[in-house]
Amino acid sequence: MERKEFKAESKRLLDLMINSIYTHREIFLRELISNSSDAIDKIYYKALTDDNITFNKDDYYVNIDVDKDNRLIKISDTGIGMNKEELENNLGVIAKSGSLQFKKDNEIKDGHDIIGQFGVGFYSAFLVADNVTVISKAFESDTAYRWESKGVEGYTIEECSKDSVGTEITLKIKESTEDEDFDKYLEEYTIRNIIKKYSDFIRYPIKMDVTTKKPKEGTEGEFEDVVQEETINSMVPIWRKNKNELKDEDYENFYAEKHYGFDKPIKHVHLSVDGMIRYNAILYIPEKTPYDFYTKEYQQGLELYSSGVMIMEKCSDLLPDYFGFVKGVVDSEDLSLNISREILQHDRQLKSIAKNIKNKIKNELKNLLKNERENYEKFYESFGRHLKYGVYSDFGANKEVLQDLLMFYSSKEKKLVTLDEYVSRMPEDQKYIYYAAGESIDRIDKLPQTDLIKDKGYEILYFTDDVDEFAIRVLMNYKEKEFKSVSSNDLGIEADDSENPVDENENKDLFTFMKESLSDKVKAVKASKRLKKHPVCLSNEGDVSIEMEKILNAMPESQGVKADKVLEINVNHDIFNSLKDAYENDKDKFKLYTGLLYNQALLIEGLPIEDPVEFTNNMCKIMK
Ligand SMILES: Nc1ncnc2c1ncn2[C@@H]1O[C@H](COP(=O)(O)OP(=O)(O)OP(=O)(O)O)[C@@H](O)[C@H]1O
Repeated sequence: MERKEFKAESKRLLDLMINSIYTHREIFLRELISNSSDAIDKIYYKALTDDNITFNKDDYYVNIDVDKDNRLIKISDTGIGMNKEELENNLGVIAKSGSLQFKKDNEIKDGHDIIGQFGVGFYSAFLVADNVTVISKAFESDTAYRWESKGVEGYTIEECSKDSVGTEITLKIKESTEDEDFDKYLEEYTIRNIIKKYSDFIRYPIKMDVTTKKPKEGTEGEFEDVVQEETINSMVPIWRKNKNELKDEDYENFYAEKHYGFDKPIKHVHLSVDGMIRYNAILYIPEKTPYDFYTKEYQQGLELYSSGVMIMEKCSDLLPDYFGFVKGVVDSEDLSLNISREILQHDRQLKSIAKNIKNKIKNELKNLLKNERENYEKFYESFGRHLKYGVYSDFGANKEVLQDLLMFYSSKEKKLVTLDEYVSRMPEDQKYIYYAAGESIDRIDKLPQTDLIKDKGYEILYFTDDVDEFAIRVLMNYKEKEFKSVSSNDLGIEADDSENPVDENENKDLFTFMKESLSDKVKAVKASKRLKKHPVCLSNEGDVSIEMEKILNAMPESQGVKADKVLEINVNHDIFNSLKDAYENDKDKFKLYTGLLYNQALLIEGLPIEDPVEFTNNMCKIMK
């Protein structure tokens, strides 16, 4: 028996390999199964050009045997096998890929199904094994060879016997240590799961003996273990199947199988792109918000496959954050993988796929909005808030993509409407898109600030999500129409006050006195042009609205931001006569009234009253 040492570089590399390239030990099986699949593919490619070879699909498969008692896992295939030279070159020289060479030698340009390219995957066997034996008989060869290695020390090669062409790799699994559990790799269940996770779409059957409990014949209530060979992998991924052959149900089953969510997806998109970068994808728009969606734990991303082998469970770079709710898979043959297949080398291809996916999702949502309104509203109920965050984040960089997907409740339509619908029915004399922010639709409905706008017959959009007003500030305008809060000081409306004209210069002293008695609680007190039925309301000057003040102050590290509030008084309301009377005859009463009106305005806005006890005492004073 010849004993050979790994070449010096190989020794270092092997050490590196075992200890640092891969982060998950379980990928050893992915690598060895991928090698077997490549070996079968090579026969397949040979058969394509050589009429003497017939490729009978049933004869080609991978077999996994687990021998728990002897701590052995055997991966055998009926692939092309290796002769002595190939065993030496491919397994004795690290970073030499026979598969890459095969592609070159055979000028296989579209041989993307061949997975191997770096010449290192095989050595990942040493992540879990302390001894690896390879028995191989090459295609068209009479002799078989056994290659054996315990790791860095080197390997031995000797002739042996093997009946059929192909390769058998036997791993002697390491003993478990305090820190690491290796025993689990001897569990049928673990092995099956690893195969499903990484190698489900390998094109050839991966067979394995599976133990199931079955009722024992001739007994009642007794069960026995029955061992049966099963094909573990699904082989043809759904995304490679013809769309016309698939029903909605198939897509829904895949969604459930992959545990993308407990809901039924609202929409799926099946893409087969054959451009500069080829890829297949299935994307899902879920119906319900995952329970952890708005938490740090939620990980967005699509499952990424390369030639049917799973590379990444959640590739976040494939989705923009604002479409982070989308689930699904992408499979591309054109990705530049890095050596561990855990990360990608160049992100150029990935970026191009991501851009394409972003546009597809956007168009799909637009179509949903246009053609399946009810479904879109269901989707919007779950993820509308997320889209609005998308508008707000990154300084509005994505507002163009998202603005047409937004919806808000309309005062007129009493349902969700889009900005486009709002703008298209704006009367000619209406300058702004009006909105009112508040806790709920009911509360906003009753806001006195909306009186004038409603009187004019203008529509108001109701903002009930925290993020709404912030997003709109970033959006600034839609189709050249600016957004305007109903609480804003200047509504851009000429009030029709012909019946009860409001002269802003009248009662100036009274308002100045009111302002002084409220000191810095308000910026100004003035006669209102917007109030119709209510005696009082707050409006605001400047950039921070009252609603924003509420939201910002509810945040954990609030800086005590304040809106510049203006107390507006309805001079045509009966109350104003009492106010005037008190101003002329009883200044203490006037101050009492001022305080009450201010607190009423706070209550209407849903703002806290600074001193509720004083407020109720003052009410009692008046009732006396
Ligand atoms: N089961 C097998 N049957 C036939 N040849 C094999 C088998 N396993 C490995 N080989 C040969 O050994 C070479 C090295 O395998 P290894 O897994 O280290 O690298 P690779 O598959 O070429 O590339 P990668 O590191 O990208 O997986 C392969 O290219 C192939 O030529």
